[in-house]
Amino acid sequence: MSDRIPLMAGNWKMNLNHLEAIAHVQKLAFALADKDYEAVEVAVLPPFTDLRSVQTLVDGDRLKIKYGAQDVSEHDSGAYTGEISGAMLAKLNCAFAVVGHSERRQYHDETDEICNRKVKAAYRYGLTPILCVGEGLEVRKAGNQVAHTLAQVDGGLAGIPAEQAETIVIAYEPVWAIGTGEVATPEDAQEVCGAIRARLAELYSQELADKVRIQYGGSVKSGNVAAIMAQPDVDGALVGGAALDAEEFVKIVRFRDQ
Ligand SMILES: O=C[C@H](O)COP(=O)(O)O
Repeated sequence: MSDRIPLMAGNWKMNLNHLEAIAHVQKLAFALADKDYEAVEVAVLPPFTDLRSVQTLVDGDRLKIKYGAQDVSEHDSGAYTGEISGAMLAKLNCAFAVVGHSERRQYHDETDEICNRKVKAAYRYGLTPILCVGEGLEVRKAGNQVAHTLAQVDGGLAGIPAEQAETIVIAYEPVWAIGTGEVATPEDAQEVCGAIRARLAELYSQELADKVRIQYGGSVKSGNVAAIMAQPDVDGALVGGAALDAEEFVKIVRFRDQ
């Protein structure tokens, strides 16, 4: 049994405005107010415009729910219209910054080099990166999912020292399973998550690899989360669509009851 605390993170993507965010987080807080969920870390990843509202709620009610951003600029400040810096996110007490989500890689041409600079930017400001990796359908059909995903891990972690890397969260999200209802089998998820952990051991040490949390993402729901979480190298889920429904997300957080 690993002593890694599972991390269940809801990536809202471009959904829920700041008023909807408040109602949503209040529902989560109410449903998770007992002690049972303390063995699971719960995070929400709202749009930037919601973060201040979420912070106010979490601080005011002393909620245990963590929150973070869906992206972070590789730059510290300056003439980068539309970008949000790590310093700004840190000021809002964000715990996490997602880096390299497949939608950023696909629609914003984010390369492994850019992701690497964003991972470094997150660490400069004390944010924990959630580095997203995973293969598309063609790569999967060709059977190259492990090599493809490990190359993204190598690229994202280039030059990151062990004392930072040991805190990273890596989210394995096969692109063909995102928002499609097509969930990877637990064995598919384990194959790649296990390979990621083995690569971390090669890059750093087994001790470090054993500390890092590796999430699975891609059509996670209350009905499939328990089987995925039963895999030895899966330490949580990065949840998209199902995280927009507070009741469903709570069931995912309580995966041990499913
Ligand atoms: O970040 C979350 C993933 O992209 C998964 O999204 P999904 O649960 O809607 O498939």
